[in-house]
Amino acid sequence: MTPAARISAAIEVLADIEARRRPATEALKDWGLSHRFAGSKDRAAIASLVYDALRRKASATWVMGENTSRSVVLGMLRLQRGLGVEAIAALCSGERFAPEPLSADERERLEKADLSGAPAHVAGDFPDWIEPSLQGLFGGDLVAEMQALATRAPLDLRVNTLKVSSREEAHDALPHLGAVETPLSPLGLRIAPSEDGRGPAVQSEPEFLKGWIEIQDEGSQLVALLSGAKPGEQVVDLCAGGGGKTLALAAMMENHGQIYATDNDSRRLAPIHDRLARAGVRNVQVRTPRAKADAVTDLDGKMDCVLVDAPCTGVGTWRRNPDAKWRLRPGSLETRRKEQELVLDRAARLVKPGGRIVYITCSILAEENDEALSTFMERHDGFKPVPADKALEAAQLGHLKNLVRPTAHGLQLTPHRTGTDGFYAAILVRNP
Ligand SMILES: C[S@@+](CC[C@H](N)C(=O)[O-])C[C@H]1O[C@@H](n2cnc3c(N)ncnc32)[C@H](O)[C@@H]1O
Repeated sequence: MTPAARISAAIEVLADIEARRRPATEALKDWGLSHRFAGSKDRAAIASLVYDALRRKASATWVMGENTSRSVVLGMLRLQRGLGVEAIAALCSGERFAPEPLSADERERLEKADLSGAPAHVAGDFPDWIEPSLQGLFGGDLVAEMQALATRAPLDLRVNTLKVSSREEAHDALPHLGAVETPLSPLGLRIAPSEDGRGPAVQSEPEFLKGWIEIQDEGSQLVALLSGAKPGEQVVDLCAGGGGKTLALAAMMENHGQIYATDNDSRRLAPIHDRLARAGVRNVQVRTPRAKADAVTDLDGKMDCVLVDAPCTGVGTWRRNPDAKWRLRPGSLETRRKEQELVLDRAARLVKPGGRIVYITCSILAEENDEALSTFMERHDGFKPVPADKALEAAQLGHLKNLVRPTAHGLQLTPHRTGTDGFYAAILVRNP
Protein backbone atom coordinates (compact mmCIF):
# COMPACT_ATOMS: atom_id res chain seq x y z
CA MET A 1 0.00 0.00 0.00
CA THR A 2 1.15 3.55 -0.63
CA PRO A 3 1.52 5.97 2.30
CA ALA A 4 -1.57 7.81 0.94
CA ALA A 5 -3.63 4.61 0.84
CA ARG A 6 -2.65 3.90 4.44
CA ILE A 7 -3.99 7.31 5.42
CA SER A 8 -7.30 6.60 3.65
CA ALA A 9 -7.48 3.31 5.56
CA ALA A 10 -6.78 5.05 8.89
CA ILE A 11 -9.61 7.53 8.17
CA GLU A 12 -11.93 4.59 7.44
CA VAL A 13 -10.98 2.72 10.65
CA LEU A 14 -11.33 5.86 12.77
CA ALA A 15 -14.83 6.47 11.33
CA ASP A 16 -15.75 2.90 12.31
CA ILE A 17 -14.45 3.41 15.88
CA GLU A 18 -16.48 6.62 16.19
CA ALA A 19 -19.68 5.32 14.60
CA ARG A 20 -19.80 2.07 16.54
CA ARG A 21 -18.09 3.25 19.73
CA ARG A 22 -15.85 0.21 19.64
CA PRO A 23 -12.29 -0.40 20.84
CA ALA A 24 -9.58 0.42 18.29
CA THR A 25 -8.14 -3.11 18.42
CA GLU A 26 -11.48 -4.58 17.25
CA ALA A 27 -11.94 -2.06 14.44
CA LEU A 28 -8.35 -2.61 13.23
CA LYS A 29 -8.75 -6.39 13.34
CA ASP A 30 -11.95 -6.22 11.27
CA TRP A 31 -10.30 -3.93 8.77
CA GLY A 32 -7.43 -6.41 8.40
CA LEU A 33 -9.85 -9.32 7.86
CA SER A 34 -11.72 -7.50 5.11
CA HIS A 35 -8.53 -6.23 3.41
CA ARG A 36 -6.42 -9.36 3.24
CA PHE A 37 -4.12 -7.89 0.60
CA ALA A 38 -2.66 -5.59 3.27
CA GLY A 39 0.63 -6.93 4.66
CA SER A 40 1.76 -6.81 8.27
CA LYS A 41 3.77 -3.61 7.67
CA ASP A 42 0.67 -1.92 6.22
CA ARG A 43 -1.49 -3.02 9.12
CA ALA A 44 1.07 -1.80 11.66
CA ALA A 45 1.40 1.55 9.89
CA ILE A 46 -2.40 2.00 9.77
CA ALA A 47 -2.71 1.08 13.45
CA SER A 48 -0.03 3.61 14.31
CA LEU A 49 -1.88 6.34 12.37
CA VAL A 50 -5.15 5.46 14.11
CA TYR A 51 -3.57 5.48 17.58
CA ASP A 52 -1.80 8.77 16.91
CA ALA A 53 -5.11 10.27 15.71
CA LEU A 54 -6.81 9.09 18.91
CA ARG A 55 -3.97 10.59 20.96
CA ARG A 56 -4.58 14.01 19.42
CA LYS A 57 -8.32 13.82 18.73
CA ALA A 58 -9.37 16.92 20.66
CA SER A 59 -6.52 19.18 19.53
CA ALA A 60 -6.76 18.02 15.89
CA THR A 61 -10.52 18.72 15.94
CA TRP A 62 -9.87 22.19 17.36
CA VAL A 63 -7.25 23.03 14.74
CA MET A 64 -9.38 21.75 11.84
CA GLY A 65 -12.65 23.28 13.12
CA GLU A 66 -14.65 20.06 12.72
CA ASN A 67 -14.90 16.61 14.24
CA THR A 68 -14.74 14.16 11.33
CA SER A 69 -12.35 11.24 11.03
CA ARG A 70 -10.70 12.96 8.04
CA SER A 71 -10.10 16.19 9.93
CA VAL A 72 -8.76 14.34 12.99
CA VAL A 73 -6.26 12.40 10.84
CA LEU A 74 -5.19 15.52 8.92
CA GLY A 75 -4.79 17.53 12.13
CA MET A 76 -2.80 14.67 13.69
CA LEU A 77 -0.41 14.55 10.71
CA ARG A 78 0.36 18.21 11.39
CA LEU A 79 0.38 18.20 15.21
CA GLN A 80 1.71 14.77 16.09
CA ARG A 81 3.78 13.80 13.06
CA GLY A 82 4.97 17.33 12.31
CA LEU A 83 4.20 17.17 8.55
CA GLY A 84 4.04 20.48 6.71
CA VAL A 85 1.00 21.50 4.62
CA GLU A 86 2.67 20.63 1.31
CA ALA A 87 3.59 17.16 2.53
CA ILE A 88 0.00 16.58 3.65
CA ALA A 89 -1.33 17.97 0.36
CA ALA A 90 0.93 15.59 -1.57
CA LEU A 91 -0.56 12.64 0.33
CA CYS A 92 -4.11 13.90 -0.30
CA SER A 93 -3.86 13.80 -4.10
CA GLY A 94 -7.34 12.42 -4.74
CA GLU A 95 -5.74 9.76 -6.94
CA ARG A 96 -6.65 6.08 -6.60
CA PHE A 97 -6.84 5.07 -2.89
CA ALA A 98 -5.54 8.49 -1.72
CA PRO A 99 -7.70 10.90 0.34
CA GLU A 100 -9.48 13.73 -1.49
CA PRO A 101 -7.42 16.90 -2.11
CA LEU A 102 -7.29 19.50 0.67
CA SER A 103 -9.89 22.26 0.54
CA ALA A 104 -8.78 25.89 0.81
CA ASP A 105 -10.10 25.98 4.40
CA GLU A 106 -8.21 22.80 5.35
CA ARG A 107 -5.01 24.23 3.88
CA GLU A 108 -5.40 27.44 5.84
CA ARG A 109 -6.14 25.64 9.09
CA LEU A 110 -3.22 23.23 8.67
CA GLU A 111 -0.97 26.18 7.87
CA LYS A 112 -1.90 27.92 11.14
CA ALA A 113 -2.26 24.78 13.31
CA ASP A 114 -3.48 27.22 15.89
CA LEU A 115 -4.11 25.99 19.42
CA SER A 116 -4.01 29.41 21.03
CA GLY A 117 -7.05 29.97 23.21
CA ALA A 118 -7.76 26.23 23.35
CA PRO A 119 -9.02 25.10 26.77
CA ALA A 120 -6.82 22.73 28.79
CA HIS A 121 -8.82 19.63 27.86
CA VAL A 122 -8.27 20.42 24.16
CA ALA A 123 -4.58 21.37 24.40
CA GLY A 124 -3.99 18.32 26.62
CA ASP A 125 -6.30 15.97 24.66
CA PHE A 126 -8.49 14.53 27.41
CA PRO A 127 -12.23 14.37 28.19
CA ASP A 128 -13.49 17.67 29.64
CA TRP A 129 -15.39 16.11 32.57
CA ILE A 130 -12.18 14.98 34.33
CA GLU A 131 -10.63 18.45 34.14
CA PRO A 132 -11.71 19.55 37.66
CA SER A 133 -10.16 16.44 39.21
CA LEU A 134 -6.90 16.85 37.28
CA GLN A 135 -6.75 20.61 37.78
CA GLY A 136 -6.77 20.12 41.56
CA LEU A 137 -3.83 17.77 41.26
CA PHE A 138 -1.63 19.31 38.58
CA GLY A 139 -2.50 23.04 38.75
CA GLY A 140 -0.31 24.96 36.29
CA ASP A 141 1.30 21.71 35.04
CA LEU A 142 -2.02 20.33 33.82
CA VAL A 143 -1.50 20.78 30.07
CA ALA A 144 2.15 19.65 30.14
CA GLU A 145 1.18 16.57 32.17
CA MET A 146 -1.63 15.62 29.83
CA GLN A 147 0.38 16.32 26.68
CA ALA A 148 3.00 13.89 27.97
CA LEU A 149 0.23 11.31 28.45
CA ALA A 150 -0.71 11.82 24.77
CA THR A 151 2.73 10.79 23.44
CA ARG A 152 3.82 7.29 22.37
CA ALA A 153 5.20 5.02 25.07
CA PRO A 154 8.45 3.05 24.78
CA LEU A 155 8.52 -0.71 25.32
CA ASP A 156 10.02 -1.47 28.74
CA LEU A 157 11.38 -4.81 29.90
CA ARG A 158 12.12 -5.99 33.44
CA VAL A 159 15.15 -8.20 33.88
CA ASN A 160 14.29 -11.25 35.97
CA THR A 161 16.95 -11.64 38.66
CA LEU A 162 15.76 -15.18 39.37
CA LYS A 163 17.23 -16.15 36.00
CA VAL A 164 20.04 -13.67 35.27
CA SER A 165 22.60 -12.20 37.61
CA SER A 166 22.42 -8.63 36.31
CA ARG A 167 20.64 -6.27 33.97
CA GLU A 168 23.88 -6.03 31.93
CA GLU A 169 23.83 -9.77 31.25
CA ALA A 170 20.33 -9.56 29.72
CA HIS A 171 21.21 -6.38 27.86
CA ASP A 172 24.34 -7.94 26.34
CA ALA A 173 22.39 -11.00 25.22
CA LEU A 174 19.95 -8.85 23.23
CA PRO A 175 22.09 -6.32 21.30
CA HIS A 176 19.81 -6.49 18.22
CA LEU A 177 16.89 -4.95 20.20
CA GLY A 178 18.77 -1.67 20.60
CA ALA A 179 17.60 -1.41 24.22
CA VAL A 180 19.07 1.01 26.74
CA GLU A 181 18.95 0.87 30.53
CA THR A 182 15.91 2.60 32.03
CA PRO A 183 16.95 5.66 34.06
CA LEU A 184 14.95 4.96 37.23
CA SER A 185 14.38 1.24 37.71
CA PRO A 186 17.57 -0.74 38.35
CA LEU A 187 15.98 -3.69 36.54
CA GLY A 188 14.67 -2.06 33.39
CA LEU A 189 15.61 -2.05 29.72
CA ARG A 190 13.90 0.30 27.28
CA ILE A 191 13.24 0.08 23.56
CA ALA A 192 12.28 3.44 22.05
CA PRO A 193 9.02 3.68 20.07
CA SER A 194 9.69 3.17 16.36
CA GLU A 195 8.59 5.55 13.60
CA ASP A 196 5.97 3.16 12.21
CA GLY A 197 4.74 2.09 15.64
CA ARG A 198 5.93 -1.52 15.20
CA GLY A 199 7.71 -2.98 18.21
CA PRO A 200 10.17 -5.88 18.08
CA ALA A 201 8.72 -9.38 18.60
CA VAL A 202 10.14 -9.63 22.11
CA GLN A 203 7.90 -12.57 23.02
CA SER A 204 9.60 -14.80 20.49
CA GLU A 205 13.14 -14.01 21.66
CA PRO A 206 14.86 -17.09 23.19
CA GLU A 207 15.74 -14.96 26.26
CA PHE A 208 12.06 -14.15 26.77
CA LEU A 209 11.10 -17.81 26.44
CA LYS A 210 13.82 -18.69 29.00
CA GLY A 211 12.31 -16.19 31.46
CA TRP A 212 15.19 -13.72 31.50
CA ILE A 213 12.93 -10.77 30.72
CA GLU A 214 9.31 -9.72 31.19
CA ILE A 215 7.44 -6.91 29.45
CA GLN A 216 6.66 -4.37 32.19
CA ASP A 217 6.52 -0.57 32.16
CA GLU A 218 9.22 1.07 34.25
CA GLY A 219 6.51 2.66 36.44
CA SER A 220 5.07 -0.75 37.21
CA GLN A 221 8.58 -2.00 38.11
CA LEU A 222 9.05 0.96 40.47
CA VAL A 223 5.76 0.55 42.35
CA ALA A 224 6.50 -3.17 42.75
CA LEU A 225 9.91 -2.25 44.24
CA LEU A 226 8.19 0.27 46.51
CA SER A 227 6.21 -2.57 48.12
CA GLY A 228 9.43 -3.47 49.96
CA ALA A 229 8.64 -7.21 49.68
CA LYS A 230 11.50 -9.14 51.33
CA PRO A 231 12.68 -12.76 51.36
CA GLY A 232 10.80 -14.72 54.02
CA GLU A 233 7.67 -12.54 54.09
CA GLN A 234 4.08 -13.73 53.80
CA VAL A 235 2.38 -11.78 51.02
CA VAL A 236 -1.04 -11.79 49.39
CA ASP A 237 -1.33 -10.36 45.90
CA LEU A 238 -5.06 -9.76 46.05
CA CYS A 239 -5.61 -8.50 42.48
CA ALA A 240 -2.94 -10.58 40.77
CA GLY A 241 -4.56 -10.71 37.31
CA GLY A 242 -2.01 -12.04 34.81
CA GLY A 243 0.72 -11.76 37.45
CA GLY A 244 2.88 -8.83 36.34
CA LYS A 245 3.44 -7.63 39.92
CA THR A 246 3.47 -11.17 41.38
CA LEU A 247 6.50 -12.02 39.23
CA ALA A 248 8.28 -8.82 40.24
CA LEU A 249 7.64 -9.50 43.95
CA ALA A 250 8.78 -13.12 43.70
CA ALA A 251 12.10 -11.93 42.26
CA MET A 252 12.47 -9.36 45.07
CA MET A 253 11.85 -12.14 47.60
CA GLU A 254 14.45 -14.35 45.87
CA ASN A 255 11.94 -17.21 45.94
CA HIS A 256 11.89 -17.23 49.76
CA GLY A 257 8.75 -16.77 51.87
CA GLN A 258 5.32 -17.10 50.29
CA ILE A 259 3.14 -15.17 47.89
CA TYR A 260 -0.52 -16.11 47.59
CA ALA A 261 -1.76 -14.83 44.24
CA THR A 262 -5.49 -14.47 43.75
CA ASP A 263 -8.05 -12.44 41.81
CA ASN A 264 -11.82 -12.50 41.76
CA ASP A 265 -11.74 -13.21 38.01
CA SER A 266 -10.30 -16.67 37.39
CA ARG A 267 -9.96 -16.00 33.63
CA ARG A 268 -7.62 -13.09 34.29
CA LEU A 269 -5.56 -15.26 36.61
CA ALA A 270 -5.20 -18.14 34.12
CA PRO A 271 -2.02 -16.97 32.28
CA ILE A 272 -0.13 -16.68 35.57
CA HIS A 273 0.73 -20.40 35.69
CA ASP A 274 2.80 -20.37 32.48
CA ARG A 275 4.42 -17.07 33.41
CA LEU A 276 5.49 -18.34 36.85
CA ALA A 277 6.99 -21.48 35.30
CA ARG A 278 8.87 -19.52 32.64
CA ALA A 279 10.25 -17.08 35.22
CA GLY A 280 11.50 -19.84 37.54
CA VAL A 281 9.24 -18.70 40.42
CA ARG A 282 8.86 -21.28 43.20
CA ASN A 283 7.30 -19.32 46.09
CA VAL A 284 3.86 -18.51 44.67
CA GLN A 285 0.67 -20.38 45.49
CA VAL A 286 -2.06 -19.46 43.03
CA ARG A 287 -5.43 -19.37 44.76
CA THR A 288 -8.05 -19.54 42.02
CA PRO A 289 -11.51 -18.61 43.35
CA ARG A 290 -14.21 -21.26 42.99
CA ALA A 291 -17.53 -19.70 42.04
CA LYS A 292 -17.78 -16.64 44.27
CA ALA A 293 -15.97 -18.12 47.29
CA ASP A 294 -13.15 -16.15 48.89
CA ALA A 295 -9.94 -18.09 48.21
CA VAL A 296 -7.80 -16.63 51.02
CA THR A 297 -9.97 -16.71 54.19
CA ASP A 298 -7.42 -18.95 55.95
CA LEU A 299 -4.87 -16.14 55.70
CA ASP A 300 -6.87 -13.48 57.57
CA GLY A 301 -4.77 -11.51 60.06
CA LYS A 302 -1.54 -13.30 59.07
CA MET A 303 -0.01 -11.31 56.20
CA ASP A 304 3.09 -9.12 56.39
CA CYS A 305 2.11 -7.44 53.15
CA VAL A 306 -1.09 -7.29 51.10
CA LEU A 307 -0.62 -5.95 47.59
CA VAL A 308 -3.72 -4.28 46.17
CA ASP A 309 -3.03 -3.58 42.51
CA ALA A 310 -6.52 -2.22 42.28
CA PRO A 311 -9.01 -2.32 39.42
CA CYS A 312 -9.04 1.25 38.08
CA THR A 313 -9.87 3.40 35.08
CA GLY A 314 -6.34 2.99 33.69
CA VAL A 315 -6.02 6.71 32.95
CA GLY A 316 -2.26 6.39 33.56
CA THR A 317 -1.89 4.02 30.60
CA TRP A 318 -3.45 6.32 28.01
CA ARG A 319 -0.12 6.52 26.15
CA ARG A 320 -0.62 2.84 25.29
CA ASN A 321 -4.44 2.80 25.06
CA PRO A 322 -5.40 6.19 23.63
CA ASP A 323 -8.90 5.08 22.63
CA ALA A 324 -9.71 4.26 26.25
CA LYS A 325 -9.71 7.97 27.14
CA TRP A 326 -12.60 8.73 24.82
CA ARG A 327 -14.60 5.76 26.12
CA LEU A 328 -14.19 6.65 29.82
CA ARG A 329 -17.51 7.67 31.41
CA PRO A 330 -18.36 9.01 34.90
CA GLY A 331 -20.28 5.77 35.51
CA SER A 332 -17.19 3.60 34.97
CA LEU A 333 -15.19 5.73 37.41
CA GLU A 334 -17.98 5.20 39.95
CA THR A 335 -17.92 1.42 39.36
CA ARG A 336 -14.15 1.26 39.83
CA ARG A 337 -14.46 3.28 43.05
CA LYS A 338 -16.85 0.70 44.49
CA GLU A 339 -14.51 -2.14 43.49
CA GLN A 340 -11.62 -0.30 45.13
CA GLU A 341 -13.60 -0.06 48.37
CA LEU A 342 -14.27 -3.78 48.27
CA VAL A 343 -10.66 -4.83 47.67
CA LEU A 344 -9.32 -2.43 50.30
CA ASP A 345 -11.79 -3.72 52.89
CA ARG A 346 -10.74 -7.28 52.02
CA ALA A 347 -7.07 -6.35 52.35
CA ALA A 348 -7.68 -4.85 55.81
CA ARG A 349 -8.78 -8.23 57.14
CA LEU A 350 -5.74 -10.04 55.72
CA VAL A 351 -2.97 -7.86 57.10
CA LYS A 352 -1.47 -8.70 60.49
CA PRO A 353 -0.77 -6.09 63.21
CA GLY A 354 2.36 -4.23 62.11
CA GLY A 355 1.89 -5.44 58.52
CA ARG A 356 1.16 -3.23 55.49
CA ILE A 357 -1.23 -2.73 52.62
CA VAL A 358 0.45 -1.58 49.42
CA TYR A 359 -2.18 0.17 47.32
CA ILE A 360 -1.40 0.72 43.64
CA THR A 361 -3.38 2.06 40.69
CA CYS A 362 -2.43 2.92 37.12
CA SER A 363 -4.67 5.96 37.41
CA ILE A 364 -3.86 9.61 38.06
CA LEU A 365 -7.36 10.56 39.27
CA ALA A 366 -7.47 11.59 42.93
CA GLU A 367 -10.86 9.85 43.33
CA GLU A 368 -9.18 6.47 42.84
CA ASN A 369 -6.05 7.30 44.81
CA ASP A 370 -5.80 9.59 47.86
CA GLU A 371 -9.59 9.90 48.12
CA ALA A 372 -10.08 6.12 48.05
CA LEU A 373 -7.56 5.82 50.90
CA SER A 374 -9.06 8.71 52.91
CA THR A 375 -12.45 7.00 52.95
CA PHE A 376 -10.77 3.65 53.69
CA MET A 377 -9.05 5.14 56.75
CA GLU A 378 -12.38 6.61 57.87
CA ARG A 379 -13.90 3.12 57.73
CA HIS A 380 -10.89 1.38 59.38
CA ASP A 381 -9.05 2.57 62.47
CA GLY A 382 -5.40 1.78 62.96
CA PHE A 383 -3.89 2.28 59.47
CA LYS A 384 -1.25 4.98 58.84
CA PRO A 385 0.25 6.03 55.50
CA VAL A 386 4.05 6.00 55.18
CA PRO A 387 5.35 9.39 53.94
CA ALA A 388 6.57 9.21 50.34
CA ASP A 389 10.19 10.09 51.17
CA LYS A 390 10.42 7.37 53.80
CA ALA A 391 8.84 4.76 51.56
CA LEU A 392 11.26 5.59 48.74
CA GLU A 393 14.26 5.51 51.06
CA ALA A 394 13.23 2.14 52.50
CA ALA A 395 12.88 0.70 48.99
CA GLN A 396 16.32 2.07 47.96
CA LEU A 397 14.57 4.40 45.54
CA GLY A 398 15.83 7.63 47.14
CA HIS A 399 16.87 8.88 43.66
CA LEU A 400 13.14 9.33 42.87
CA LYS A 401 12.52 11.83 45.69
CA ASN A 402 12.61 14.95 43.54
CA LEU A 403 10.90 13.35 40.57
CA VAL A 404 7.73 11.78 41.96
CA ARG A 405 4.80 13.90 43.08
CA PRO A 406 4.18 13.27 46.78
CA THR A 407 0.44 13.24 47.57
CA ALA A 408 -1.50 13.27 50.84
CA HIS A 409 -1.12 9.51 51.41
CA GLY A 410 1.32 8.27 48.77
CA LEU A 411 3.07 9.28 45.59
CA GLN A 412 2.47 9.59 41.92
CA LEU A 413 4.51 8.80 38.80
CA THR A 414 3.59 10.36 35.46
CA PRO A 415 4.99 10.44 31.91
CA HIS A 416 5.79 14.15 32.41
CA ARG A 417 7.70 13.72 35.67
CA THR A 418 9.18 10.24 35.52
CA GLY A 419 8.84 9.23 31.85
CA THR A 420 6.75 6.24 32.94
CA ASP A 421 3.08 5.38 32.69
CA GLY A 422 0.95 7.16 35.30
CA PHE A 423 0.91 5.28 38.61
CA TYR A 424 -0.13 5.92 42.18
CA ALA A 425 1.30 3.96 45.11
CA ALA A 426 0.79 4.22 48.85
CA ILE A 427 1.77 2.11 51.83
CA LEU A 428 -0.60 1.88 54.81
CA VAL A 429 0.88 0.30 57.92
CA ARG A 430 -1.44 -1.38 60.40
CA ASN A 431 -0.78 -0.49 64.03
CA PRO A 432 1.21 -3.23 65.81
C1 LIG B 1 -4.88 -3.68 37.57
S1 LIG B 1 -5.51 -5.26 37.37
C2 LIG B 1 -4.23 -6.28 38.03
C3 LIG B 1 -2.98 -6.36 37.21
C4 LIG B 1 -1.95 -7.33 37.76
N1 LIG B 1 -1.70 -7.16 39.19
C5 LIG B 1 -0.62 -7.23 37.04
O1 LIG B 1 0.34 -6.63 37.55
O2 LIG B 1 -0.54 -7.80 35.94
C6 LIG B 1 -6.75 -5.35 38.59
C7 LIG B 1 -7.31 -6.75 38.88
O3 LIG B 1 -8.23 -6.63 39.97
C8 LIG B 1 -9.17 -7.68 39.83
N2 LIG B 1 -10.29 -7.43 40.75
C9 LIG B 1 -11.35 -6.60 40.61
N3 LIG B 1 -12.15 -6.65 41.69
C10 LIG B 1 -11.59 -7.55 42.55
C11 LIG B 1 -11.95 -8.06 43.83
N4 LIG B 1 -13.06 -7.65 44.47
N5 LIG B 1 -11.14 -8.98 44.40
C12 LIG B 1 -10.02 -9.40 43.77
N6 LIG B 1 -9.63 -8.95 42.56
C13 LIG B 1 -10.40 -8.05 41.94
C14 LIG B 1 -9.48 -7.67 38.36
O4 LIG B 1 -10.02 -8.89 37.93
C15 LIG B 1 -8.11 -7.37 37.73
O5 LIG B 1 -7.47 -8.56 37.33
